[in-house]
Amino acid sequence: MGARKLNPLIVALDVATGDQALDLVKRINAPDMFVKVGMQLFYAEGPELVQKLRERGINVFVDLKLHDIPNTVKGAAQSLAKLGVSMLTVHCAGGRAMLEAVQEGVEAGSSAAERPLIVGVTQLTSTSEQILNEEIGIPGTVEKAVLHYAILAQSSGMDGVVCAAKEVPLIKSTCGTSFITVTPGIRPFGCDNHDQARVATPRDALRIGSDFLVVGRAIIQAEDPVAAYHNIIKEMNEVN
Ligand SMILES: O=c1ccn([C@@H]2O[C@H](COP(=O)(O)O)[C@@H](O)[C@H]2O)c(=O)[nH]1
Repeated sequence: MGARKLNPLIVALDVATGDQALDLVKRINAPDMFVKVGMQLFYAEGPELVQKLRERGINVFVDLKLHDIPNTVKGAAQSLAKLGVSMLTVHCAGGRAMLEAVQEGVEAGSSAAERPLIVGVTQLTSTSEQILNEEIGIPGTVEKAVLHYAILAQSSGMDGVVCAAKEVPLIKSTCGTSFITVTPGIRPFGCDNHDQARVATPRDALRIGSDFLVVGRAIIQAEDPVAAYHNIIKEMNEVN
């Protein structure tokens, strides 16, 4: 991607309709807002909603976690890149050929200046060590599995990975500080963890080097989403 500076706080618009999403964005009304459109909203509203957000000057991360044969993800990535999104996700579990195909698709769908960042999902932040070992069938620690995928993602041309905040230091020390880390599972102090297994506060995530913090329910389901957004920004600004 070009030199576009992106807000390190990404708001996950996990709502059912485009109207709800646009209303939230209008209420928060931050100058450099960066939002994530995930499966719920994209499958309901499609590319038109991404276009509407872009027309309002909002940077969009489309989080569809691509995972299919290389030819299919190449086409999907090309379609998403054409929408002018700033970031998109692919599952590292698909392997090198699939990751490289995403890169080819993105390059075919966007100019070098507008190229979206491609980030590989390592292990979902809802995955605990027990789930990893007993259900997914990967032995060892979550950190080891995450690092394995981070190294694969980097050597396959990805710009960074999605991981939990506590894995950021290990990834940065192995892959270098410019390798981007996008961290969901962010919970301001006192918030419910919901289905997330590997969580961190905004302060801790930023302190240990996370580049982008993804926050959904702690903002969008808050009694006052505008105040919740600004409280997190304030907490982040207090970190050096
Ligand atoms: O490992 C992952 C990858 C993506 N996500 C997404 O981030 C948000 C988190 O929402 P919260 O409400 O703040 O828990 C959500 O859209 C997920 O799809 C993730 O949580 N973990």
